[in-house]
Amino acid sequence: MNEKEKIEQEVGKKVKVKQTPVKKEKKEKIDYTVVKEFKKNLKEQKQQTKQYSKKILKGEIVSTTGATPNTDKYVIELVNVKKAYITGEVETPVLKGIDLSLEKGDFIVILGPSGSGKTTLLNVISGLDKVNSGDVFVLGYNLSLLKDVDLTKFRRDHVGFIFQQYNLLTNLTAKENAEVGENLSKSKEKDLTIQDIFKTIGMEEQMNKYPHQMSGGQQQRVSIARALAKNPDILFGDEPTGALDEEMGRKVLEILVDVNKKYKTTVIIVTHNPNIADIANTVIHVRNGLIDQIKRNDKPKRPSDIDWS
Ligand SMILES: Nc1ncnc2c1ncn2[C@@H]1O[C@H](COP(=O)(O)OP(=O)(O)OP(=O)(O)O)[C@@H](O)[C@H]1O
Repeated sequence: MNEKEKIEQEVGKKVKVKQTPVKKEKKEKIDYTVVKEFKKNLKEQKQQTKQYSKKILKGEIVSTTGATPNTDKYVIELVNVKKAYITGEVETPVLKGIDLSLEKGDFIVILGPSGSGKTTLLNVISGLDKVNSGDVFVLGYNLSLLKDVDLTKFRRDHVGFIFQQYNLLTNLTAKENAEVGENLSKSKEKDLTIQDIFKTIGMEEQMNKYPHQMSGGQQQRVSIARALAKNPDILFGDEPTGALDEEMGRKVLEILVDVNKKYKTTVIIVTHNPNIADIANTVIHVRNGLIDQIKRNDKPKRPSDIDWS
């Protein structure tokens, strides 16, 4: 029963209610030009991708900004990199024009507040995600103009990943899990042996164990073994110690430092823990979608010497 009917019941007769006109709410103005520009850029990028993707994968340097990468010195070079997400007609910028050069063989830590864009940056430089504009040169390949299928080839041949969750196959042993990485690698001649790798991660005795028979730290070490079996040029980690206790976390970091030193693999990790930055020789601070600060550290600490909490 509505208000009018309630009153009619109370007074016992029909009543007239004056209708007050309902004011229409003003609609929020949407800036369609921003979204239009965004979509136009994407269209151009798509056309260039079609034209250049194969050439880039064959080693041709293609730039959209006019910049030429210095591949002797740098493993990664970003030039005016922008990435945004579009929801409906609203654009949320996440990377807002990043310029960045990372040296070959460095141990790099990316720090920054929650939501600042660390994971997005890592995904972009590792070929897991694409930017909207700017150049992302990794080992000279401009990832911003690679087709999805060519990005997959790039990842398979050049980069290894370690995630917070170890993502091991439960029905395979530690050795077999590592071999999944090895089988994906094209250039067999530069492979290490699985035995070498298990020696590096300190798990030669556990090669035949299944994931459920291993601790979290051991599983994470196997995921490092799998990444190393590709003999990647760059090893990426998104919070690789995030699910581990202090002891296991330090152990995993020790291995990453050893891999960086022994195989000269560039290691790049994202972390919330600022103490972990002490083991890096380059520390990048991301803030609000931009690089706030880059610090060089000439005397990195061993993982056993850093504070943890
Ligand atoms: N697929 C998506 N769609 C829309 N917005 C997204 C998407 N992915 C990320 N974002 C937004 O982009 C911003 C940056 O996210 P990102 O995960 O890169 O931050 P982060 O620094 O790694 O954060 P955290 O430390 O909390 O993991 C956040 O505001 C997030 O909400």
